[in-house]
Amino acid sequence: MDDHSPALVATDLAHSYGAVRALDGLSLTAERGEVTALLGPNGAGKTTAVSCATGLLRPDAGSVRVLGTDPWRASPEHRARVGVMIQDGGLASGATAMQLLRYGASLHAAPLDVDEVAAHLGIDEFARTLVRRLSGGQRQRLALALAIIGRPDLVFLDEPTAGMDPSIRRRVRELIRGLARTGTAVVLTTHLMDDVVGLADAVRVISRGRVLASGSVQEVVREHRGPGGGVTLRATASGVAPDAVPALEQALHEAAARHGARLEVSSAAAADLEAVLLDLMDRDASGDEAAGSTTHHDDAPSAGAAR
Ligand SMILES: Nc1ncnc2c1ncn2[C@@H]1O[C@H](COP(=O)(O)OP(=O)(O)OP(=O)(O)O)[C@@H](O)[C@H]1O
Repeated sequence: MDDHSPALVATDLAHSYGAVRALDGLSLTAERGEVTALLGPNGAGKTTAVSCATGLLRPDAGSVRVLGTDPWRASPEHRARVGVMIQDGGLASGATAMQLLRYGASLHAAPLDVDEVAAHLGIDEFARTLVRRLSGGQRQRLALALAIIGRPDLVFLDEPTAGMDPSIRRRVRELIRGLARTGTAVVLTTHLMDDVVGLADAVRVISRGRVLASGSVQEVVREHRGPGGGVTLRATASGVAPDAVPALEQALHEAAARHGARLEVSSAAAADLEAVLLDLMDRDASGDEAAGSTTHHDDAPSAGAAR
C-alpha cells in the first residue's frame, strides 16, 4: 500500500442485526488529508459502517481496508494508528479529565502536546473535575481529545460537535481541519449541515445501509438538487421563480454590501445540502432508483467543499 491510497476503503459491506439489515452493499472511501463526512438519517447504518471499519464488528459480507489492513485482524500497532471517538464512549469515570488525557497520551509514541490540546478545547477549564461529573459537551471535548491525542493516521469521530456551544464548536472545527492538514484522514458523522459545509472535503450520503451520493458538498448539491436549482432561496424566499434566483442572489449580495456586510455563503450551502439530503431520502423512501446514483467515482479527486 502506498501513501496515496485511500486511508479507508469499504467495498460492498453487508451486515444484519437479526432481521434488521443495517448495511446493504455499502461502498465508500476516505482519503488521507481530507475530512470525509458520513451523512444520513437515524438508523441509516453510519455507526454500523464505522464499527466495521474500527474492527468492533465483523461484517457479514464485503471487505474493509483501513490503512491497507483488515481491521478485524489488525495488530495492536495498527490499532494505535487509528483514533476513535464514540458517543458516550466508555470514559473511565473515576479519573479527572486531565488525568485521563495524560494517560491517553502516554499510550502513544509521539502524542500531541497535551497542554496545547487541553487549552485549545478548553479542557483546562475542567481539568480537575472527575469524568463522571462532566457535562455532556465537556465529555464530548474530552472524548475528541483522546481520539486525536496519539496523532492518528485515520480518526473516526461520531458527531464530534454534538452538544457543544458555538465558540467551542468553532475551535473543534479548527482542530479537525488542522489534523487533516497534517495528513490525517478524518471520518466523521454529523447531523449538522453547517459542520459539513465548514469542514468536509467529501461527503457520503448513506440511507438504508448503502451510499446514495458521494462527492464534495458542492458536487453533491449540484448533482442532486431538485429541478430548477436555487434550493436555498426557495427555502428562504418562497415564491421566487427558478429563473429569477441568480438575479435575486446578486441583489441580496449587493444589498448586503451597501450596508458594509457580506452574505454568509456557508449557511446558504448548508441549507442547500440539507434540502438535497431531505430530497434524496424522500426519493429513496419512494424507491426512486435515480436517488442511488453517485456524483462521482470515489477515486476521482474531490473539488474541496465550500469553506
Ligand atoms: N446492536 C444492535 N442490535 C440491533 N439492531 C441494531 C444494533 N445497532 C444498530 N441496529 C439497527 O441497525 C440500523 C442501523 O443503525 P446505525 O446505528 O448503524 O445507524 P446510524 O446511521 O448510525 O444512526 P444514528 O444517526 O441514529 O446514529 C438501525 O435500524 C438500528 O436500529
